[in-house]
Amino acid sequence: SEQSLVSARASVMVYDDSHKRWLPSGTSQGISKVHIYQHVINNTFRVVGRKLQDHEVSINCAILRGLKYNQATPTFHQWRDNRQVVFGLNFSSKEEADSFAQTMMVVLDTL
Ligand SMILES: CC[C@@H]1C=C[C@H]2CCN(C(=O)[C@@H]3CC[C@H]4C=C[C@]5(CCCN5C(=O)[C@H](Cc5ccccc5Cl)NC(C)=O)C(=O)N43)[C@@H]2C(=O)N1CC(=O)O
Repeated sequence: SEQSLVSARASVMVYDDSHKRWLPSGTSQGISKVHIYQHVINNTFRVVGRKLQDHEVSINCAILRGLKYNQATPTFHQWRDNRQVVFGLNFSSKEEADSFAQTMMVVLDTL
């Protein structure tokens, strides 16, 4: 019922507002495979990432209308979820960052 529109390798980070620093999402550091999934029935979208090493879910975040996707650097992109949690994706390559961002922008345009 869900199809992957794009996948990319990235270190998934969450911003710790109280200490003003980025933390790795989940229980350990490490690269995740991050997808944008489209739920074809109800036409919703979300970002899902799983650590390459142990498949722990590192991100599971709805993509909602009005999301501001910030490409802070060619390989570090970030956004706030609807509870104001700030996610950062530290991509393994510029190419993967570009293809992820391109799909994100198309998805945001359709919402
Ligand atoms: C993984 C290490 C990491 C790698 C890359 C660099 C890139 C820049 N960077 C940052 O954290 C930048 C520097 C200033 C700081 C201040 C605040 C932050 C943190 C919280 C959000 N934010 C916003 O600037 C938001 C973004 C946004 C705009 C528009 C829509 C949505 C959003 Cl989320 N601006 C608003 C106006 O909301 C922030 O990203 N910040 C990262 C960084 O230094 N490091 C190294 C380290 O930390 O050692």
